[in-house]
Amino acid sequence: MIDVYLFSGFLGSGKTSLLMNTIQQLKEEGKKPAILMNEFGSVSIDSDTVEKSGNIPMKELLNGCICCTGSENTEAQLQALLEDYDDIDVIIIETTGAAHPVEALDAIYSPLFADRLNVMGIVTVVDTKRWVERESLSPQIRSLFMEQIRHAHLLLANKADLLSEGELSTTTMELSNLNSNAPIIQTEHAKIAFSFIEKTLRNADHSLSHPILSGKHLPLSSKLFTFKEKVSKEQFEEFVRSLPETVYRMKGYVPIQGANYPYLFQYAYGMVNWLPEYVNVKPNLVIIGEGLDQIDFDSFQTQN
Ligand SMILES: Nc1nc2c(ncn2[C@@H]2O[C@H](COP(=O)(O)OP(=O)(O)OP(=O)(O)O)[C@@H](O)[C@H]2O)c(=O)[nH]1
Repeated sequence: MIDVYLFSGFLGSGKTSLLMNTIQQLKEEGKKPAILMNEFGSVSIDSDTVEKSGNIPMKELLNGCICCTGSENTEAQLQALLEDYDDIDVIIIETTGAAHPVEALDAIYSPLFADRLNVMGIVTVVDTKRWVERESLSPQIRSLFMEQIRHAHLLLANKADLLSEGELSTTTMELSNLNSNAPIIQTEHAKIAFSFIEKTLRNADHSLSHPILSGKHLPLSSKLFTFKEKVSKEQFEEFVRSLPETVYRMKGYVPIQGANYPYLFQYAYGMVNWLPEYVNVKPNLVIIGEGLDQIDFDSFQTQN
């Protein structure tokens, strides 16, 4: 049997960080992990990151989330993984931050491979900073955020470095009020021993007793922006700061003036992160949020 883990969590909470840490640990143990990735939007940025980490079997579901693209699509991808690679030990599914974890889990419970897959459960990565300020989220988005916490078998209280000790202990208490079954581990950059995840999920109670709130009709949307020319880093950051709070997540490659290659740009909840690239990548930026149609990204482009 192949163990299947579902990594859930809000946009930008740290799922990809968890995935990268996990892959590394599994490889060190001599295991053969495979990844099923799921991105909101039509361009995959996370999978580029994973590809750089080595030769890992991977399938992607683009344009939607596991729950919305339908279980047939997930089934097909899982089946393709199993057919293409016959030596996989562990499958990790990273859901989009906009997926309802239980619907995503349902999609992988398929009679087609029930005899080959052992669904271990859900690890939810919680952006604790966002949790502290959750009142600023729209009610629908906030309820998705809570659902992801409620249904986890293990909770990572991530971004612990961004909270004070007091905020962190209040957050831990609030999370345990919302989901008293899941152990809560405070993490930075989702660093956790995979052996702990494995042990916790093996002992977890898998009866999902909470009512399911659908994640299908959220007002979230995604937009792909392609840079036509290089931009000034400062001006771009200024533009980013001027965006409404309903822009939750941005990631992609930004061509910066004076740099040979685009920078990997990450934005989550007001925080910006730049990493230099050493190869030429398409200058695509994926933006996820609400009311994106009202933002004129092209106006920024012509300012420069
Ligand atoms: N300060 C801080 N930043 C973090 C931590 N964990 C992740 N980040 C940053 O948060 C951003 C998003 O992290 P990812 O791991 O890509 O999050 P994700 O959940 O995969 O994001 P989506 O794919 O949009 O759902 C990146 O810039 C990370 O470097 C943490 O513990 N502390």
